Amino acid sequence: MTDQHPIAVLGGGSFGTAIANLLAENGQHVLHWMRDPEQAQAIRLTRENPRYLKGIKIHLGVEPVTDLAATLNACQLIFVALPSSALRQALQPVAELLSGKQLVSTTKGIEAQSFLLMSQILEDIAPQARIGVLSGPNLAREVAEHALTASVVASEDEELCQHVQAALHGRTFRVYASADRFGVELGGALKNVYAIIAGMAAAMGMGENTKSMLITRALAEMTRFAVKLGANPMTFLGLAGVGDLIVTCSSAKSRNYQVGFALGEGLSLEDAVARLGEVAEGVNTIKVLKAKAEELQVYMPLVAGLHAILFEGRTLNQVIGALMNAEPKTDVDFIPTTGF
Ligand SMILES: NC(=O)C1=CN([C@@H]2O[C@H](COP(=O)(O)OP(=O)(O)OC[C@H]3O[C@@H](n4cnc5c(N)ncnc54)[C@H](O)[C@@H]3O)[C@@H](O)[C@H]2O)C=CC1
Ligand SMILES: O=C(CO)COP(=O)(O)O
Repeated sequence: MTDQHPIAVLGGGSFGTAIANLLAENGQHVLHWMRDPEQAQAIRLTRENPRYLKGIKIHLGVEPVTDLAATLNACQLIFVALPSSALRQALQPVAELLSGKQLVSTTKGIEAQSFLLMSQILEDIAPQARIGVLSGPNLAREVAEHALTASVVASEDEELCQHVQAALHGRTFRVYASADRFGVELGGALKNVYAIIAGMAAAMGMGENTKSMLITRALAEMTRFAVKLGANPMTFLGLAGVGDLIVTCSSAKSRNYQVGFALGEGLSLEDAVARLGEVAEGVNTIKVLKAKAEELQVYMPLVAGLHAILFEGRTLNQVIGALMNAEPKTDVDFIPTTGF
């Protein structure tokens, strides 16, 4: 069933475009808001977004728009696919228009200083809005190319979850619901850091054992941190936890992995980010995460190691040596106490 209102997607990058297309393919009228009028005009004329999703045809049901206030006024359901560095700054000025709307963040980042996740920023800006997140193993290009994909909508608001499921479910995209918004969102933000490490390991020609060790120890670290913040560890066994961790740590299509790969090839962080030319959220997340882990006294050796390489002048070999020679630890170090 299609919505009586258009659905808004904010953000003209690769994920915003992929989500807008999915919605339109399901018969929804989509107002795809982007800040750049030239980009909007180019999409209208060519039905492509060549900078971010070259070669993908954009459905006629996607209407590129640049008037943010008019877009918010026209829509009830709004997907936010802006970089974490831009979300507050873009939406604060129109906060009044968000009241009562269903706002779904797809942004996988953490705000510096406040350590707020993006849906918490939305809540902060618009306390009267209904808030959710969409997160999972969802590489934008694969979504746009109709690879069979699953995602998670998470919110305390069941009606919102059902609305998002109805709007996005299709032949190639399946949406699972969760009530654990915090856990789902935290998983999406944390895994970007480990994807950078996985990319570095790949560039150094490390083997499959190494990849598996990294992903598994990353999951242990993420979960330990999340539990300290009061999240449900079981959420990390789902699509938005281990699912997203696997895809981003395994795929050269991930921008965070690409940044890591470039670092492993010997590029500086600045050059690696410049070569990418797109958002790699893990670069900002590593800074805030390292500080928070220290503050909370959570043992996160992979995070500490990456931070040491990027910002403390350590070499990769020094960090690998320290990690492999660290004191002996147990394998699974948290025991869920519910659900069995
Ligand atoms: N690309 C992917 O595969 C996926 C991305 N995400 C998340 O989606 C979020 C957005 O990422 P992408 O679409 O991939 O980024 P992108 O790098 O493809 O594009 C970023 C877009 O944001 C726009 N932008 C930047 N600053 C802005 C501002 N101040 N106001 C308005 N627009 C602004 C840029 O013009 C560009 O259109 C990120 O947090 C990312 O983690 C989530 C799932 C998959
Ligand atoms: O979140 C993503 C896949 O789920 C996309 O990862 P990157 O931002 O690293 O491309």
